[in-house]
Amino acid sequence: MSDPHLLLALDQGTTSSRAIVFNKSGQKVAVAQREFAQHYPRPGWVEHDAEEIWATQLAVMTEVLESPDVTMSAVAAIGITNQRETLVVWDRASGRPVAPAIVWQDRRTADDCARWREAGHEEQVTALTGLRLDPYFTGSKLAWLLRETPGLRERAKRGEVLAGTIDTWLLWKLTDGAVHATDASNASRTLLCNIDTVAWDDALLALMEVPRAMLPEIRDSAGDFGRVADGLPGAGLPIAGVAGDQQAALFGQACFERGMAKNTYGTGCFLLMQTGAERVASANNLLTTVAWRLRGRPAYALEGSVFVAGAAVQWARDELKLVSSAEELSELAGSVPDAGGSILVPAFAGLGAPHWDPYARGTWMGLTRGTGRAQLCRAVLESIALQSADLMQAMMQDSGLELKELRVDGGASRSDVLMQIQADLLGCEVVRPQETETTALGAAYLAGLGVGLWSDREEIAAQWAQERVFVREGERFRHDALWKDWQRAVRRAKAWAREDDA
Ligand SMILES: Nc1ncnc2c1ncn2[C@@H]1O[C@H](COP(=O)(O)OP(=O)(O)O)[C@@H](O)[C@H]1O
Ligand SMILES: O=P(O)(O)OC[C@H](O)CO
Repeated sequence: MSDPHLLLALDQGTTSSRAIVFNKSGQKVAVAQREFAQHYPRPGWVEHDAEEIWATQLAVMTEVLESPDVTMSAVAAIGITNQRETLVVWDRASGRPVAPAIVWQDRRTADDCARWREAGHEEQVTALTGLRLDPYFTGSKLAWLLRETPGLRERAKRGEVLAGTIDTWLLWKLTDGAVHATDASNASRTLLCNIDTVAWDDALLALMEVPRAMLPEIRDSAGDFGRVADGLPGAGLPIAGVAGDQQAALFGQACFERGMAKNTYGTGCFLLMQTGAERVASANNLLTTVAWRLRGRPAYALEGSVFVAGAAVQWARDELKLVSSAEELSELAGSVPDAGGSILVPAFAGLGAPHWDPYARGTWMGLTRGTGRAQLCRAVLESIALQSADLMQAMMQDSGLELKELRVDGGASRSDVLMQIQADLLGCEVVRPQETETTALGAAYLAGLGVGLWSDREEIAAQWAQERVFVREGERFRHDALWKDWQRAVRRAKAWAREDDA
């Protein structure tokens, strides 16, 4: 029998849990996916059932391990990648969550963040974390839960309840409580982690009133995360790689050189540029984040996060019933040269980078009697590309680097029309790789490095291959005019949820 040469990636996303088995050449051998419920108990709140996340993740893992193309003995290791920032708090003894998971999109802590800002904490928090005082990040969610749940803080101090992001929750369940850990990339999204030392920071814990005893140990992104517990599918397999999904995608896109960037078009859009061992403090409202930490050495990235991207396509399909599929939306959008002057700002969950306004709300400007379905569909795709263009502009200003190429991935990167709009706006090459499941691939690569299946990153970089390159078409001034109109529309969407009618 040959040596173990397969890697199992567990990709726990915002809307679905996936398991993908890759071979040593980075090709998919087996795939399984399950969607799970999204809960919106109040305006601006978004919750998941952590037990359902675990159940769906376990189900897809079981499914791929039972696939005819996979034998357990051929699997070398497991890599975990996950929706980031989402908070789970659970009881150590029973392993049951004490509350619904508070999802990264949840805005319930907007007022808490505003209060901290008004009390003058923003500058210190940004300096320590590379992030901002925004409800997006785990820390404010944990502070909220500790405050709102009677007795929880005391139990946390006694080590009876534990906290974690989704990677930590899955690790706990997979190892049956043997491992309470996270990796450096996930930790860097919590608002509790010092970005330079990559350790929990006392000043931040004090500000958010979070007991240290409930937090996981921070480990390298590739290495020992324990083994799958007896009685579970894959029992005994080593878990050897962990990274937040956007950092995993940066790794899966082989962005190993300083200045290389990728944009993932999923529910949201996440543009990350690798900046090497040095972290670049943003002057343009981007985030600094840990890309990964290998052998104790962190690599950093600049990140721009857009909260609603592919989700706008789903909204147009499911709520507006404009189309019956994302593919149809893309086709209709491609049937017209422009959106007829209409601009959608999909600020359904506020605006992320570089605008950072939790009180912004969606708006559709410039509608006329002549605006038809195709134009509306085009405006949906343009809104995704325009938000990404804002990020890209901020990133080039921050880094001082001129981007020649943007590597793309994620569900919506399958739309040729969207990719063309993106290339038109940016003027750089937009390059789609053959393998667009780069998040899962990145987790598999990290796990493979963790168990020594690949000796170095050069071997991995050699596997990356492009499928299609999009370059700017049409006159630049038209694209620039669209971008200018977008800025005007964004200004009008801002602060909507805070203003009264007077
Ligand atoms: N052909 C397409 N054109 C435009 N958007 C698409 C297309 N296919 C998928 N999408 C969008 O991509 C998103 C799914 O991408 P995925 O990477 O699976 O997201 P996530 O990991 O955030 O759940 C959905 O929001 C969907 O609307
Ligand atoms: O689940 P995704 O792919 O939408 O990614 C979510 C991000 O990690 C949130 O920061």
